[in-house]
Amino acid sequence: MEIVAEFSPGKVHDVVVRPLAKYLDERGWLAELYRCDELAAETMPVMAYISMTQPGVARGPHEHREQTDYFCFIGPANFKVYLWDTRRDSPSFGVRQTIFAGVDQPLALIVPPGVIHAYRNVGRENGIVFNGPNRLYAGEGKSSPVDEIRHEEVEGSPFRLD
Ligand SMILES: Cc1cn([C@H]2C[C@H](O)[C@@H](COP(=O)(O)OP(=O)(O)O[C@H]3O[C@H](C)C(=O)[C@H](O)[C@H]3O)O2)c(=O)[nH]c1=O
Repeated sequence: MEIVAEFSPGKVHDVVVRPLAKYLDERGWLAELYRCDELAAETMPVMAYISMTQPGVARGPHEHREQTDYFCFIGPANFKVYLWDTRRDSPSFGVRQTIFAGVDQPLALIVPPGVIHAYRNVGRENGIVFNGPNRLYAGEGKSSPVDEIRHEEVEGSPFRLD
């Protein structure tokens, strides 16, 4: 990873933002998360997990060497998502992007390897995040090292959440 002292605001190359349509009726709502006829084969999820994050709490910053994440923010809270591009060969090298997503703006975000990412629950209730990564966590049978670089405990880190 290339160290960048100051990031400039902008759009991170290769990060895909997909609005998620909620189909409302008397019973509640339903939303498709992904379909193999819409996603590129190389980013198709091979597993899925959900996490709950409490109000005010953040997860990350993390990055992956090979894994692409497919995050879905559907609620019941809203999240502020942070992205930093430290890929030397990227057209958006040195760019920092923030995105609000969740109950008021349901989104899927495709985050490629090497893009550092974090999110904070900025709502007042617990928030659910779905992820469908294109790699197995800890590999086949959970027998490999986890593909994750964690930046949250790094002193003086430029990856700060406001
Ligand atoms: C991701 C994952 C985790 N776990 C277990 C490992 C731990 O015992 C527990 C919590 O995992 P972790 O501490 O890695 O979770 P976070 O630090 O919140 O990281 C999450 O949020 C940030 C922003 C991300 O980008 C990560 O992809 C996502 O994992 O679940 C599993 O058993 N399977 C899994 O696929």
